[in-house]
Amino acid sequence: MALKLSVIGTGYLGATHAACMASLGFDVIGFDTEASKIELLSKGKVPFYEPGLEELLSEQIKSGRLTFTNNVADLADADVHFICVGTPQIKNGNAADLTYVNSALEAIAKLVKPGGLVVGKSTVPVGTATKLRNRLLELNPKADLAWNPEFLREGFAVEDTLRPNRLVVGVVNDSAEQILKEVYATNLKDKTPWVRADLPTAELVKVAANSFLATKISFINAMAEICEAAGGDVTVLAKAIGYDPRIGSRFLQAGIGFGGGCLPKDIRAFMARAEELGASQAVEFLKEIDAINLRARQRVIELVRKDLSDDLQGKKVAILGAAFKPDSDDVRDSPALDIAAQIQAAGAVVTVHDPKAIANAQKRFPALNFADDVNATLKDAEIVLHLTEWKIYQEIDPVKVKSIVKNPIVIDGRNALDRHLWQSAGWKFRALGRSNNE
Ligand SMILES: NC(=O)c1ccc[n+]([C@@H]2O[C@H](COP(=O)([O-])OP(=O)(O)OC[C@H]3O[C@@H](n4cnc5c(N)ncnc54)[C@H](O)[C@@H]3O)[C@@H](O)[C@H]2O)c1
Ligand SMILES: O=c1ccn([C@@H]2O[C@H](COP(=O)(O)OP(=O)(O)O[C@H]3O[C@H](CO)[C@@H](O)[C@H](O)[C@H]3O)[C@@H](O)[C@H]2O)c(=O)[nH]1
Repeated sequence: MALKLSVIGTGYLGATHAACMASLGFDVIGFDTEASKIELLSKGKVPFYEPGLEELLSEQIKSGRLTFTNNVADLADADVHFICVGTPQIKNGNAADLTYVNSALEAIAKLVKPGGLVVGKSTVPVGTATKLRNRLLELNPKADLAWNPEFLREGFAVEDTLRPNRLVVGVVNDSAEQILKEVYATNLKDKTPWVRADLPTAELVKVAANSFLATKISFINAMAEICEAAGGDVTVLAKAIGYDPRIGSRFLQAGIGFGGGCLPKDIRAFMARAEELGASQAVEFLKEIDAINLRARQRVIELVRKDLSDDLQGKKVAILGAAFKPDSDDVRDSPALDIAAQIQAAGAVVTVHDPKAIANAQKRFPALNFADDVNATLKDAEIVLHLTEWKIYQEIDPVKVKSIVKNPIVIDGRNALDRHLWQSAGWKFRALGRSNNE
């Protein structure tokens, strides 16, 4: 008989995991403490935007394999419980807030069947899994706990969950690994690389991967700063170094940097944990990675001041993009929205457009103006900022929109627009890491 699975925490990670596991044939029950989320999910509606997820979710609900509940007792029937709750940055520091992971464990511990397995997927500081496992064994000696970090990217969450480029399982014994092999049998058949690790290594793999990705982005953004100072072009530089397979061309897109619910908080939590471990020097470089990343936002604001005036009071600024990346409605630590808010705080009249993230952005910054139409956003703008590289922005005809704005000046914060096209249409084209001369 196929294993029964539970998913605790049905946000970006958990809802995707639940729907994908059901599509592989498992009976899955999702649980969240937020009743409104469960209500939507039960109706086959995804409370956030993730391409392809709603279709998969409603299909799986119809199949009868996928259900949702806000009563934790309903999870008692499951053999494997995936913990997918949030681990955000604490309010007054860099560390991860483990409140949700701890309370998920407390809620589930006594419900786990003898021989049942709790599997952590949330991103946690190294040492968390061992602590949770000890606590679980204290409450329920016949249960076990493993850590199986998740590497999905928003915007590709379904594809990444169904076809991950590797599976990492942190386990203490063979039986836990065996259960996970049963869960991921389809991937193993497809020859997905399988890495068995101990608990601390599994936790570290996740933060090491995100630290490396963050470092790659900040590296190219540091090169962008040098290119600006020296009159070079970072897009050409990135292309050229990317041809070296040891470097690779992915994650070398220079611009306003990384945001989202993962990279920024994960590198900070890593620094905080390393300090607790007495190993802070080893990851001190991440402080610089964070600083380079945040500096990119300031560099855009400097470009705006250069073109408009130091005093931004009353200036009309149009912003294209609010999500932290395209194909997502996630505005957690979004560089685009941070820039919008800072420019508005400096006195400008800012109007923001985004195809999917306006509702979330409005909740976060209710004082910003939002428009759900690109032309309405651009109307009478004194400068246009392209800050999230949604495909629809690359399809804008710069000739057509030139007559809508007050000044045809565009700053491409993502190096994703066709500079030649915009310049030929008579726009002043600014970008990070490229020559900003006419
Ligand atoms: N979003 C991603 O792309 C992604 C990818 C890989 C790993 N992660 C990691 O996964 C974790 C979850 O991230 P997310 O983006 O899905 O967050 P999220 O905020 O979208 O979802 C977390 C969910 O957990 C729920 N929750 C909180 N406490 C709970 C409890 N005690 N019991 C049940 N539900 C509870 C919340 O209501 C929320 O719905 C984080 O550790 C994150 O770093 C996220
Ligand atoms: O060359 C690049 C690539 C990305 N970004 C930015 O970096 C951020 C993160 O992008 P991405 O990694 O694609 O998005 P996430 O969905 O946050 O995924 C990351 O964080 C997840 C949560 O930990 C991990 O599971 C993924 O493997 C990891 O890629 C976004 O703001 C992007 O705009 C750049 O600025 N330049």
